[in-house]
Amino acid sequence: MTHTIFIDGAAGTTGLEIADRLEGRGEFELLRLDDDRRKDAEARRDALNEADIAILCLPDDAAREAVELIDTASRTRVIDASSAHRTTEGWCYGFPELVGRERVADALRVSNPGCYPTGFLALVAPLVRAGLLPADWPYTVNAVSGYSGGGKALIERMIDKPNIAFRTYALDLAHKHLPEMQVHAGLDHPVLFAPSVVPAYRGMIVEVPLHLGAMQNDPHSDALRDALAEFYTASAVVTVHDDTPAGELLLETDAAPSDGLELFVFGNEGGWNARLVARLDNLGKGASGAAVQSLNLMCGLPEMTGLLLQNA
Ligand SMILES: NC(=O)C1=CN([C@@H]2O[C@H](COP(=O)(O)OP(=O)(O)OC[C@H]3O[C@@H](n4cnc5c(N)ncnc54)[C@H](OP(=O)(O)O)[C@@H]3O)[C@@H](O)[C@H]2O)C=CC1
Ligand SMILES: CC(=O)N[C@@H](CCC(=O)OP(=O)(O)O)C(=O)O
Repeated sequence: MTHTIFIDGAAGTTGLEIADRLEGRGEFELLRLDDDRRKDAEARRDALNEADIAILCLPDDAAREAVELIDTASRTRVIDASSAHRTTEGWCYGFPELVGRERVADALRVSNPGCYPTGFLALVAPLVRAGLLPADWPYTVNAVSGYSGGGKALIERMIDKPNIAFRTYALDLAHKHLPEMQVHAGLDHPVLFAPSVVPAYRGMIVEVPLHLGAMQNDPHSDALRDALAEFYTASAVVTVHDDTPAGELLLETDAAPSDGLELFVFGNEGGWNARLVARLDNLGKGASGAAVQSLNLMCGLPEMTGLLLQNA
């Protein structure tokens, strides 16, 4: 069976990577719009309604508009890579490891997780669920991203200004990922989020530093690592490292695209201070890889097909 796919926003950073991952897969037929029609609402409406699955790789407003262009009677299912529907009722959060594969497989509307939330939630959500971390803790998230995370506009800016060595932002402390992180981790409060950009095209590190000794249940860092390893034991996408890299963790500017997600728990000698760290590709499990994983599930195909994983 062939599934008809329309990528709305196919000329953008995320859309192009999804198309690359679908290239040569006989299970899919891609509907394409010529460059002069790709923003034409009527052409998009036709493609959106003709597709079995529409993948939205658009700014939030355009993603909302795309959903409105789909007729209510249409059988088109949607994967939205934008942040427009990540906490919207009726939408499935497309993080199969956290919400369950069956829910994604059966969903009509899937919202792809944000890149930073993917790292944060992978680390914190299972531990809060297990009662090892408190839901009412004031969590802080420090993160650094490659500049492709900001799409075409930031890519252009970072290439035009090669003197930018580090860019911190979201200084109003109101980043659009806050609701998503809070809701899907089941937290009582929004996190304090400090994102930044470095002059690498892709890749990111998301870190949650924790004073474990100040928590009422006083969890040991080893217990957190063990719980994460157990939680992701069956996952081909998520790796929980039990070895500590020699004193440092790197993002490399020439790292190959990857749809994997690596998790680390670093603890001090007494285990009462910890740094939970996720390393991922913002365009892999942070965007395009996650969309393809959900697409596979929604089409009843093996979940890992077409993903950029060493063993896939
Ligand atoms: N980059 C990343 O790492 C991640 C991105 N995302 C999300 O994915 C979505 C896409 O991001 P990204 O690919 O980076 O962004 P880009 O800016 O690279 O691409 C967006 C594309 O959408 C097109 N577009 C804009 N408005 C319309 C419209 N009304 N109709 C049709 N096409 C339109 C743009 O056209 P034009 O080429 O003319 O500008 C562009 O090609 C965003 O919501 C982003 O937040 C999520 C996770 C990670
Ligand atoms: C470096 C950079 O600018 N990153 C983007 C997030 C990229 C991403 O995750 O996209 P969504 O917002 O759709 O989730 C930002 O901080 O807004």
